[in-house]
Amino acid sequence: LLPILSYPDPRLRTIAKPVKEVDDEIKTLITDMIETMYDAEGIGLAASQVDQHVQLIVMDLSENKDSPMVFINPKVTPLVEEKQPYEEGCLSVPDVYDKVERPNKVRIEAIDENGQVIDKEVEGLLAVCIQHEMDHLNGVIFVDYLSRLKQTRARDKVRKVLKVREKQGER
Ligand SMILES: O=C(O)C[C@@H](Cc1ccccc1)[C@H](O)SCc1ccccc1
Ligand SMILES: [Zn+2]
Repeated sequence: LLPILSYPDPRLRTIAKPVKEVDDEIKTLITDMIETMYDAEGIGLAASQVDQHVQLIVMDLSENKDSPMVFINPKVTPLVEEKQPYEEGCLSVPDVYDKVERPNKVRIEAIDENGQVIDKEVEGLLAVCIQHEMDHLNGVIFVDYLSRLKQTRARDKVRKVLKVREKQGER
């Protein structure tokens, strides 16, 4: 399992670099990120969150948690002007949930773990999640869209959750 950075860790603000070659190191990182995502009960995870600053996202929106998706060097283009609110959470900001408005339909261009081109239009939760993960690769966290007051509350909440986890000796 890989340790997940917690807000407001400045490393989460690092801009991820493109992946040059899908070599064994990247393939190992992909496997480790998928395992870490499942363990943390997330439906998405960006490499930035595990302090690996490359343009790599893993996601799994399936019921049985058995169909992970891998996006390398992803590019996301909104397909609609109108934005919709969605109650977002983040593995790097545990126990904080709040509404964020995003375009509900986007085009994803990327390559997968086999170097195959991905070019598809998605909407709904998949569109929300890929935009949330893309933000991570650009050093943006969903709390950045909230008010200053909510950002302060989020910082306090994360501090408390991390203390409890330390006591439980979790992970
Ligand atoms: O990037 C992350 O931290 C994982 C995020 C992905 C996500 C954020 C907002 C909306 C959808 C997905 C979440 O922690 S995964 C937990 C979760 C699961 C179902 C719905 C919302 C959040
Ligand atoms: Zn997140």
